Amino acid sequence: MDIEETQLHRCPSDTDLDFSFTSTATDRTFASSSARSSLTLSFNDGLSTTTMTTTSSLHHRKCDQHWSAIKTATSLSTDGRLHLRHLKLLRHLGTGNLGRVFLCQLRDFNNANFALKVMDKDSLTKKKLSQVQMEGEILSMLDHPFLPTLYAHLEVSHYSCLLIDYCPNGDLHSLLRKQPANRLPVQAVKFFAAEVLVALEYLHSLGVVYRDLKPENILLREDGHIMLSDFDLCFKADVVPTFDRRVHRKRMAGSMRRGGDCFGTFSRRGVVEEEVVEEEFVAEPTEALSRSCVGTHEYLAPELLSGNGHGNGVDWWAFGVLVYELLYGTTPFKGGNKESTLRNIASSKQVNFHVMEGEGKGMEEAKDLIEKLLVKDPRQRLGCTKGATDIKRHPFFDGIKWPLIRNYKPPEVRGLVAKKGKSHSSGHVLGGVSSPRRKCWWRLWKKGGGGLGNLLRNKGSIGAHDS
Ligand SMILES: Nc1ncnc2c1ncn2[C@@H]1O[C@H](COP(=O)(O)OP(=O)(O)OP(=O)(O)O)[C@@H](O)[C@H]1O
Repeated sequence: MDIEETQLHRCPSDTDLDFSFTSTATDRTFASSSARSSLTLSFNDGLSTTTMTTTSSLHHRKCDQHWSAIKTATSLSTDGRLHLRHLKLLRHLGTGNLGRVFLCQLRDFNNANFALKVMDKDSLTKKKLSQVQMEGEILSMLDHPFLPTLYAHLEVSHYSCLLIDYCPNGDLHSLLRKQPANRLPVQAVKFFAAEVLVALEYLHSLGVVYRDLKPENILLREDGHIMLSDFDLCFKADVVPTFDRRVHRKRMAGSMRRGGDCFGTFSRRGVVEEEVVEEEFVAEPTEALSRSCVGTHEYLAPELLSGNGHGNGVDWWAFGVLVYELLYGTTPFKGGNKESTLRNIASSKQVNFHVMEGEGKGMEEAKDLIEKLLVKDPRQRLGCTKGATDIKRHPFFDGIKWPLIRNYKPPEVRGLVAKKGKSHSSGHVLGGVSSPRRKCWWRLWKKGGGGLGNLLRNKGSIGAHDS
């Protein structure tokens, strides 16, 4: 990102404050995002500020330096609330579909970096406004190491601002582009996939279907662990957590014992086995049903294209595409253009694996996992009934101690500088920016066939647009 010149101005008055962030950036995202040649955010902070800070006392990270800084700033504030005047913007990080994201710190606290997502509600369509609302709503529910913490939600004039964790290591898409042949080693894929799986499991247990999984939305924290971002395409459903009973047979310790207090039975191979009944937690929004076709085309599940409704299964499909892309450097159904990609997804074609030289340990298991996730019928797809529990049990993830995952050392891969321990004040962006695939929002017609059939028949006017 080339920011040639950055100026920060602060007005002396505390109640009628004007922050201006002016940049003559040559950054691609800047150039493409707005007709304005320079960016200026003007906040009249004294007029209409609403601060909705999350319940820090309950948050799992309530003791870290970010919350400490927020707490100190708010306790020094005359009304006990956080305002935009407490923040100093340091640089522009990127521009998305809904707004711009800035690196910032709290004034007088330079040991904690934050990302501030600023959305100008006056410039957004009704649909995008509902996405802004959805993103704020979802973020305010989250309390998980692989998901962003919402430190404050500020409504200032026509701006909606979300203060969240800053991820200095870029995103997984950029990291992938730095690898030889755009591929990560199996062990690194296992690490990132396991963390994404845990994050999706948490979202699903809240009834949130994510719908926009792709490497671009997997940001990398300073310590090298992941943070899923971008919740504007989510949909929320009711979820009823249950305990399912699973009966499985386990070889007994000291299985050659005979008689005594052995309650096992002999298997055909003559080994003593016992029946173990395990209760497992299942919280999947399996009844959830949405008809909007949203997401990024290479990651869209077939049921999204048919327009007959979809639920949590779209995330497990996208999870399969993600594992494939991290291993093979490309997505499994990619065609010459968007339409042929969509055709490949909708067709009955099975996933095809590229032949790679010297396939290492774990590739067979990885392929099996991908095949089980990329099942066109969501009812047969791994994860669609019991969610992450079934996926975690797949041999690809053998050896992972799930409760300890956030303490695992991130893989040593080219371009990832993972700092151990707490984050520090450096705002250096290591990840860089690569050209992201844009998400799409299709309107699906119910009348006249609807879905992909219609979409493909009406080539040229497919009613789809990049959002
Ligand atoms: N928490 C963060 N830490 C570091 N950089 C971030 C953070 N959040 C966003 N960014 C950067 O800002 C850019 C814009 O982010 P934003 O979430 O607004 O949109 P996006 O990810 O491009 O998604 P979309 O346009 O699909 O909503 C991202 O591409 C990323 O480079």
